[in-house]
Amino acid sequence: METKVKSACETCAHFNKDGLKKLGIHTDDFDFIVALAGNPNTGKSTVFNALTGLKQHTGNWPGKTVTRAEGGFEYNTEKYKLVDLPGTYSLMSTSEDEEAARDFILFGKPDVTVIVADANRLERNLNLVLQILEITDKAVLCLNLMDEAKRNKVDIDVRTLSRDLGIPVVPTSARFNQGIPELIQTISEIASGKIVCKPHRIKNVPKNIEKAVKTLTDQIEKEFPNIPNSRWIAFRLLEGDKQIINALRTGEFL
Ligand SMILES: Nc1nc2c(ncn2[C@@H]2O[C@H](COP(=O)(O)OP(=O)(O)OP(=O)(O)O)[C@@H](O)[C@H]2O)c(=O)[nH]1
Ligand SMILES: [Mg+2]
Repeated sequence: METKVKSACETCAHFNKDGLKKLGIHTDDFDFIVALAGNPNTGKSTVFNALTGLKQHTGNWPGKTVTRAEGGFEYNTEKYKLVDLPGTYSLMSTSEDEEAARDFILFGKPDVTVIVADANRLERNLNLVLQILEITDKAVLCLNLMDEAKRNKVDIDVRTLSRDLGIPVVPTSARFNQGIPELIQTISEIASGKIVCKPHRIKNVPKNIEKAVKTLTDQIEKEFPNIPNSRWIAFRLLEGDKQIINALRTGEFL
């Protein structure tokens, strides 16, 4: 008799395989919004396709996803709307793509942000990871292209990385669907509040700046009680960020 060898995901203790339905373009009545962000060419659209069953354009050159794509999946009866953002190296809003990604993470108020990073270029990717963690505290790092990392003998201490960043880190090889069940489970646990992230934030801010930031933060929160990250916005106001000033004026944050 033939014995079927179970894949890692089938034996995974937490993932409920029968609880997953790929919803394609159907994103009506969603319970949670999930953003997919990351550097160009890290496999965001591959992750998007694995979760939604769609066929977003993927390929081996950067800048393929130019506008955001949306799709859905259902997991354990909750519906998730997934938004595939263009790849960017930073969120400084110096290009249209960066602005689109930043605006969505900030104004789209995703319940979970999945940051897809290339495990072979972790150091370079961390720049964007840390910028995203300044804006949102509900995030998971999807450490993708692990198959290539293994081939290149790149060894990453996932537990230490997760502890230092203050968010869950899930190693994946999205092209081969490896780690995707764990990623889905982690997304659902962040969305439901079962996992609480404590992301790494810039410390050692000079006293006088800290004081100004505190004053501004209090004022912002008084004016906009449900604002996503008042401290980050306070920093942008001190820098004179025109886009953020304008967003506060027009009430785009509400
Ligand atoms: N070996 C390997 N290749 C992968 C993996 N994930 C994605 N790829 C490949 O990497 C290339 C880029 O993937 P995409 O999903 O298009 O990347 P993206 O981040 O959406 O790219 P942009 O939209 O251009 O920013 C494609 O050729 C994928 O097939 C993986 O886990 N392992
Ligand atoms: Mg893409």
